[in-house]
Amino acid sequence: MAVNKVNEDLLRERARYTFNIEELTNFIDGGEEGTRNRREVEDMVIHVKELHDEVPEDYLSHKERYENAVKKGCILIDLLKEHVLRHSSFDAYKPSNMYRVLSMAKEVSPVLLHMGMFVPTIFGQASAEQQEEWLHKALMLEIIGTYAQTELGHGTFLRGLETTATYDPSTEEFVLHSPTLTSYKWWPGGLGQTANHCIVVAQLYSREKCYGVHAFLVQIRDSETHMPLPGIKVGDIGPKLGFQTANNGFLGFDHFRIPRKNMLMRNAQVLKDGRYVKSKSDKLTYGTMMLVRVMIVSDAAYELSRAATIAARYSAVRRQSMPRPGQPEPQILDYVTQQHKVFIAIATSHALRLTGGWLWDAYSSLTHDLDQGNLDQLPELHALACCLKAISSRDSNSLVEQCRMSCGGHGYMSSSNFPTIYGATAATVTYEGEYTVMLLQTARYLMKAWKEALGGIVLTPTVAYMVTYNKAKPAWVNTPEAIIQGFHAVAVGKVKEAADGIEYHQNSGKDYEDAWNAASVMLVKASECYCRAIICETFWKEIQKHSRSMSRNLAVVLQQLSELYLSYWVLERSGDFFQVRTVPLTRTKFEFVSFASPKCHCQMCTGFVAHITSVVVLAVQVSIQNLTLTFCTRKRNEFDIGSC
Ligand SMILES: CC(C)(COP(=O)(O)OP(=O)(O)OC[C@H]1O[C@@H](n2cnc3c(N)ncnc32)[C@H](O)[C@@H]1OP(=O)(O)O)[C@@H](O)C(=O)NCCC(=O)NCCSC(=O)CCCCCCCCCCCCCCC(=O)O
Ligand SMILES: Cc1cc2nc3c(=O)[nH]c(=O)nc-3n(C[C@H](O)[C@H](O)[C@H](O)COP(=O)(O)OP(=O)(O)OC[C@H]3O[C@@H](n4cnc5c(N)ncnc54)[C@H](O)[C@@H]3O)c2cc1C
Repeated sequence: MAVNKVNEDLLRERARYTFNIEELTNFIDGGEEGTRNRREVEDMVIHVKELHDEVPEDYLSHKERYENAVKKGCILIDLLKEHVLRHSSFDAYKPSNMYRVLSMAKEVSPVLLHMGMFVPTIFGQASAEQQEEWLHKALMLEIIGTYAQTELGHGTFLRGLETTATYDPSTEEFVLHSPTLTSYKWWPGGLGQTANHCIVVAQLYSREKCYGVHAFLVQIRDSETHMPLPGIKVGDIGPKLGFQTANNGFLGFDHFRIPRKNMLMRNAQVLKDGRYVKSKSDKLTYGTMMLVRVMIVSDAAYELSRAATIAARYSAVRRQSMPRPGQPEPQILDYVTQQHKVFIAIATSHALRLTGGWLWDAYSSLTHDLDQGNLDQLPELHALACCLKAISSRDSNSLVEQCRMSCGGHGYMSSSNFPTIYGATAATVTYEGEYTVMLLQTARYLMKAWKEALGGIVLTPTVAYMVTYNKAKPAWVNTPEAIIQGFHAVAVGKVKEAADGIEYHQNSGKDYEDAWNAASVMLVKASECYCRAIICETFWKEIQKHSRSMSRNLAVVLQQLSELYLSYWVLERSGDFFQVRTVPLTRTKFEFVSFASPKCHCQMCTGFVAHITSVVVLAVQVSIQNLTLTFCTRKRNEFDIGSC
């Protein structure tokens, strides 16, 4: 049988790298132990022949695809359990580990929601006694759950959910009911045929009063027969753009009774006599969503890294056209347009992975604070989780599509894996908080921060620069930090523009809600710019931090990727950089003087070694009173290391 020979072009490209691949691998895995763990799990999985498809899944029926996905899910979970039981160090619920195992099967697993939301909800919202009863069963998959919140009529507006949970003190039970068709739960993954339990989010009623949405753990199928229990209507919602094996389903209740103890009572409680005990914040019920939004940033990075790898490899082996008559067809990697498509995908996968790690640390610190009863960081983390989930998933999905297009017709084949990756990333833009809605949530936070900044109040870390622009002028020099400060200036400009927009509409007679709606496009833009500034700054700072402990060759390449990312987004947002003209922020004025002459020697340019990129970075001269900050123009020359 012909041995698969590695393509010579690919071998040649791989022989040219200038840094230690294992060192980069460890960096991506979060250290040598992370790489060891990952490889051990991958080695466990890669040799299981049942995980490899004889027939392309697209040729299977929906039932066969589902059964195939269930089979693979069971195999992977058994391997995961075996690994967890063998290695206490392998934290199965650290997002990358749990998700990495499940995503080793090409299809989305029908137990994704069990691992991704059902278990985390028990961790985050069940009382100690309830964890005692349910957590181990869930971790060992003795019960299989999902997270049933979205209804036919409401996905975004949670306070509008219609499913009711009415407390009956005479029997110490909650009666779950779906009063309307629009109240039917719709979308929960695994609900179609897989889950026998779920977290149900419903309006809690006790003593004739509604206390808003709360979470309940509900068994919906018989543990022996797997048939729906009496009073339960459940099934599959049908074909979708992707996620065909996620087994998304619908669920309706007909006066279905559950014990009082099945209300998740870590935060709020209903006592036996029906008295309601309020939690520190009614938003703690939304806690699982914040966790998954934080995880999605890492997920976006992971899926994009897969697509970028496919596109980079294809660009090395595909030869096409003949710019010079009689010469061999060049690798498409040598076309600058191809580099412009693929290299930003590589840079963005690193930017989102490092930002996802930074956000995960912030979330871990918040959960520690919450355990101590300290909710101070909750508003900022909610705002961060919302905008970073929105922007990371949108960037990932659009760059996955860009990678697919960079592979021509072969990118359109199912065997390229782009369709599966695209279907998965397209879902993340909508689920766990729809893109626009999430950015508007962050905008709420930014409008408050802006008011405080104008009053000179010290702000939380990610918006502190808004006050800075009201106080001492930044000492700017020509460095990537200058671009980051430029993004801060753009964010401040957009936040101010949106705030002025609301004020303008109010002054013209609109009430706040209508003024907010009229200014909402600007509010979304302000959140996008605030978020872009965070990703740019975090990427750059994380690279600087890690560079100190890595070899110089690797540090140089990662620094160039972060500079590429900064430059790419200056170019993409050059209009915003121009638009930040005179912003009457007391003493500091931003004013674009003119296009700089194409000559400058800033560190940005001389630092660029074009073997990973040749990007035109617009010449923009920004003067902040006595400071002149110059961005640079790079000629579109391959391998030009000189100044521009
Ligand atoms: C937030 C809402 C849009 C609005 O909620 P409300 O109407 O209740 O609030 P208001 O807008 O009025 O605001 C009031 C107030 O509350 C604050 N607030 C709101 N939410 C929160 C929160 N979560 N935390 C803290 N504070 C909050 C808000 O800021 C206001 O404060 P101020 O008054 O001070 O301004 C809400 O309705 C909402 O959230 N809607 C969206 C609904 C949603 O997200 N649904 C999701 C359903 S579940 C789902 O979709 C599942 C999808 C599948 C998931 C798969 C999981 C797999 C995991 C994969 C991860 C893998 C990772 C590993 C990758 C790797 O590393 O390899
Ligand atoms: C693949 C997939 C898996 C899912 N899995 C689950 C699951 O397991 N469990 C679960 O509970 N849910 C799940 N969902 C549902 C998901 O959480 C919702 O679809 C999502 O929250 C969006 O809500 P919606 O569908 O009602 O859209 P809508 O909120 O109706 O959005 C439609 C449009 O209205 C706009 N809009 C809505 N509100 C506002 C506003 N206030 N201001 C401005 N514009 C607004 C939105 O921007 C959007 O453009 C899943 C969805 C998908 C696609």
